[in-house]
Amino acid sequence: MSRAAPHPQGLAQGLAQRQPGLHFEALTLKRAGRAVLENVSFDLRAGECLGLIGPNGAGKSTLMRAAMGLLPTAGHSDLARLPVGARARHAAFLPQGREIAWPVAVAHLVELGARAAGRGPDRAAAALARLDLAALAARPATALSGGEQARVLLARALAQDAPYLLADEPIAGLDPAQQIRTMRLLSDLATEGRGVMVSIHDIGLAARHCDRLLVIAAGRIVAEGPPRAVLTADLLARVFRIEARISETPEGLDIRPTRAL
Ligand SMILES: Nc1ncnc2c1ncn2[C@@H]1O[C@H](COP(=O)(O)OP(=O)(O)OP(=O)(O)O)[C@@H](O)[C@H]1O
Repeated sequence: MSRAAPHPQGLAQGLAQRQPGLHFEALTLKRAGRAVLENVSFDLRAGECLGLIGPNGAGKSTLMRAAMGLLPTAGHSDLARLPVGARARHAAFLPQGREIAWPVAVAHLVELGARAAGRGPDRAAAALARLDLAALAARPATALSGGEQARVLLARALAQDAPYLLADEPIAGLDPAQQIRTMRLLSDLATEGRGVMVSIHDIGLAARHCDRLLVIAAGRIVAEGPPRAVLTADLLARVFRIEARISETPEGLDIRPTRAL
């Protein structure tokens, strides 16, 4: 997909060291005697926004944690083999859980992301500005709404200024405008050269903002490719158990679930 390629100041620094892609091979994990990931292989390329979609319990969060090296997993992950400090410089991770336990100022919380990756406070300031959070910077993070907290945690991940970002359901709990803004931001980060992997339940937004989709069901990758190739009526019925209206709009591919099967 071709896009304009602006390089905003601050966050664009550090891209000089970016890698061409990350490789994950045969990731396999059993939990409670049951395989929750089976032989999952994929690449996350620099410059792409890769959407991870699949029904509840399919293994999206498990796959992201396994890819980050946060779960003991058989197989190979380019990230898991890195020491923790180097991993934080290489890839940022936004977990699905959104709990903020300490009443620290938003600016301080976001700065912790920069520090974890050995970056300066300028990266935290750039991340706050990019997520339009400057007005909340002095507020205690625990005194924000759920949606505001979600954006703060995404800002903390961005402050790592890492060439790769793995974000687990970053738009959960956001209002429609913030969902669109967040997906556009992730897609812009890819345009700037980062590799972004995002798990998401809104198939329409995934179709419009992701370059490539990975579809997971029962711990296995069942489809992979550009949204138009992957999101067929057959796949939506087989994997998601839905009927959907699929149409081309000026904004791109539109997928509207109409009926649960
Ligand atoms: N600690 C655990 N012990 C045993 N099974 C687990 C554990 N955590 C998750 N699972 C199981 O692993 C499977 C994958 O879970 P995962 O959270 O990765 O799914 P998901 O695709 O992210 O789902 P959702 O869309 O609901 O967030 C599910 O069947 C879940 O019940």
